[in-house]
Amino acid sequence: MGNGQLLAFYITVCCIAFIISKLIMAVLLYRRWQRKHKVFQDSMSGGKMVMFRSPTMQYLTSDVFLKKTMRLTNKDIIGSGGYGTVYRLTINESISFAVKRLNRGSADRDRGFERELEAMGDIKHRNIVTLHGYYTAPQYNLLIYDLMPNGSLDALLHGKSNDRKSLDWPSRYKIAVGAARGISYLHHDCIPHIIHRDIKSSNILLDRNMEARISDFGLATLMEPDKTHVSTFVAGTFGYLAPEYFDTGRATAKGDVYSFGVVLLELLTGKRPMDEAFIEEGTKLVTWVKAVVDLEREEHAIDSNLGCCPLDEVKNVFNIALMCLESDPSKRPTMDEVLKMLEQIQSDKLVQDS
Ligand SMILES: Nc1ncnc2c1ncn2[C@@H]1O[C@H](COP(=O)(O)OP(=O)(O)OP(=O)(O)O)[C@@H](O)[C@H]1O
Repeated sequence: MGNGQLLAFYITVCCIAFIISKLIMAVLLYRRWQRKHKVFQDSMSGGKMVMFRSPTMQYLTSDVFLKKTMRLTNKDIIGSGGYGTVYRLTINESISFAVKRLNRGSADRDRGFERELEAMGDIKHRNIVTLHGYYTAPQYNLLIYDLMPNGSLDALLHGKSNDRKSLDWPSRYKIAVGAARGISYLHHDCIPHIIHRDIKSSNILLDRNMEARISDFGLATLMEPDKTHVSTFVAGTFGYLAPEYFDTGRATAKGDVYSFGVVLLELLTGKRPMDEAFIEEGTKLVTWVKAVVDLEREEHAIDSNLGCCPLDEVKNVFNIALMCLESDPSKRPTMDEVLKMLEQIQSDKLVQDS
């Protein structure tokens, strides 16, 4: 064999080895994906259901799940928001889910949409609502979440009288810390880092132990909100949006910190950020609280439903909220600094009590 032929032989062998190694990698990746997901293709509706494997889902088959999902009716509705309607899906006495039906169809959705959902399904944290799977069909999409039996913080603080619960100080403090931990996880521990873009009290849900769980993360980037959703500007909700957002339209982690500051004020004052009384007086919750704290009159701003509470702890939380609400984003703390400051309040208390 001449030198030229030998070279051609080696090149051919290398090319074949390269192609085979790529094929093996593709098969392994596909096997790994299959281990993580159960997929069910429904020929009737033309849709595809993907369920992420988890301890909760392991005893459920996707066809049973799909049948139950298809039978959801108006009486199963829990509520609705800018992205769609949320239903309660009861599998049996002990297992229920929240199914969010997204308003717009999937005709304009591609693999990018599914990849985003799969990334959302990988996020497991005790302060984040778990996404268990999704269903995508030409007419609509469904997202399957953990059902949060105690509803949203918004409903607990400001809802109709039967939804409202009087939350004492320890419960409010625990919700603040839990929500801060969830957001901090999205900002600092997820790779790539995630900006929520719509932190507000209705996106903080409460599990059976009244532990806060952040919901709707990723939705703002996943889809444009429904045009009929009056509270939404580009992404986010009036009353919670950081001032710089109106100039730049750019969502940032510091924008989430600002929105979290507004949630802290809701917990402290029991008032909505766009309370009608404020609008009548041409002010808003943030401006009003800043004025009250400047005058060192925090006790006048505290929610009257809070009852007896430790004033030093409450004042500390007011101060943390105001740091989050700095107009200059660079002066706001990061979310893990906010979490540390909130946790410090509890540590100081334990030291005092011992
Ligand atoms: N996983 C869940 N468990 C229990 N209730 C939920 C769950 N997800 C949403 N809900 C409830 O369903 C209702 C609608 O929620 P949704 O997230 O669609 O809208 P929203 O947060 O109120 O508004 P927006 O769409 O502007 O974020 C809310 O009352 C919320 O408390």
